[in-house]
Amino acid sequence: MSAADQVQQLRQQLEELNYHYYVLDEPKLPDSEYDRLFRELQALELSNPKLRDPQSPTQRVGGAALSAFSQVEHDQAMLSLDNAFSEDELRAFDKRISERLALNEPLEYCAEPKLDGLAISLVYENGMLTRAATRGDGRVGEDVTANVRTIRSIPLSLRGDFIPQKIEVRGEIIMPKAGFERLNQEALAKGEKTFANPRNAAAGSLRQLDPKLAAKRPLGFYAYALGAVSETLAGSHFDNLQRLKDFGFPVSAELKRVDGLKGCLDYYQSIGARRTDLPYEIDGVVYKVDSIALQQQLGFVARAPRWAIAHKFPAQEELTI
Ligand SMILES: Cc1c[n+]2nc(N)[nH]c2nc1OC(C)C
Repeated sequence: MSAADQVQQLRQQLEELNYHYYVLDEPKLPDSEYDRLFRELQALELSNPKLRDPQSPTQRVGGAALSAFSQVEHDQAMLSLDNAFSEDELRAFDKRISERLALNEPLEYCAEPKLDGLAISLVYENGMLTRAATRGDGRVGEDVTANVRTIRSIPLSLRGDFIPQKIEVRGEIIMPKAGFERLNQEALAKGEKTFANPRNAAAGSLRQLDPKLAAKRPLGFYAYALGAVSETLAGSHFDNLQRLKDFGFPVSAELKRVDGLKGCLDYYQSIGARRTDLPYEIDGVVYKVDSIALQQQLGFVARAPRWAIAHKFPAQEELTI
């Protein structure tokens, strides 16, 4: 087999291993085997420079440190979510939109945990990651592509054969609790500053101007919405997220279709009961009207969609380090 074929086969094998590890949560091989294949690909690319490719898994950690982040304008504004702090406020939300839609049966919602990280917009053109931007003020954010490329749970290129020409994916960059603890222990041991919580640690990691430093931080990602896309994928939010999963994006395993206000409240209780056992911090759950057609009928108010709401948990007592 030629070096070019070997390189191609190793790249596909590593991407498939990433997909099984981060998206299906079913590792196919032990990490040591992944690392061995990764080093084999690195060696082959070093001895065959003409085979170098920016899309290769070995090229995730880019070049030199930036002097500053450039600003980018989002194709679609990244809005925030309205909040409900009580069952009554949630009931009012459900009643308001059911009346607006003049429905006489319970609305179907898609529910998921609200991850406590930082929102990110990922743009893929011809299946390749071309830009990653923070939310910023909702209209203009910072270009953090070099740092985002170092996050192995974010695909450098989309999987599968039916790939839209252009697609924007939105989600949350998080630092899992275990990674956060480890990072703070290391900082303490080195007499460096510790982070107050995983959200700050994730934000601080993405603000590193040197991608080599960001690459050392234990960051994860979960997709939660489809942004601008060059073709319609599915008619429901739940099915859109399944398509994102097929493209290679991690989606929360807790994603669930629920029926009406009762379904939302049962979901809220069940996630609330397991909150401390989840591997990442959450500050509530999010319910979205599952039908895209109904979402479009409801539209947005000034700063947030009418068709979605975050149901927050009471703030956890501050962790003392
Ligand atoms: C701002 C936001 C934040 N979150 N978090 C989740 N889990 N879903 C979700 N959706 C959001 O906005 C959609 C309504 C697009």
